[in-house]
Amino acid sequence: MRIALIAHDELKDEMVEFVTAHADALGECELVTTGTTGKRIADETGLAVNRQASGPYGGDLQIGGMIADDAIGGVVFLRDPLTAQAHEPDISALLRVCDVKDIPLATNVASAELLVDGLLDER
Ligand SMILES: O=C(CO)COP(=O)(O)O
Repeated sequence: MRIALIAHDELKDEMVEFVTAHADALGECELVTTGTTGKRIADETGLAVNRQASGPYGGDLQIGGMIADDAIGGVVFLRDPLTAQAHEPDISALLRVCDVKDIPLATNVASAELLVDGLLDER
């Protein structure tokens, strides 16, 4: 299973904590990330990641393209709801294509826990 992991700057610590807590399960998946999120995950958890561009430089769109190609099974996108992002249109496109393709999408840690549990149950 290929899982996308993305976090805005204010949520990157939470993402690293989340991945660390689920390292066994996520380690069996192929992890696709945006640039800076992936660097943090790789450096701090030791898990291998397939890093795309940084979000503001097209990484969200690259992952959105993979979703359109049916190449991603689930997305954890820890969005910062309190900070405006210059690349908001890219973020909206990524969220939209998840809905278009009916791909599980978690935008906070509580739902990310359910997503990982649910996807693991299916395996
Ligand atoms: O901006 C992002 C998602 O919209 C995340 O990008 P980075 O992981 O490169 O910080």
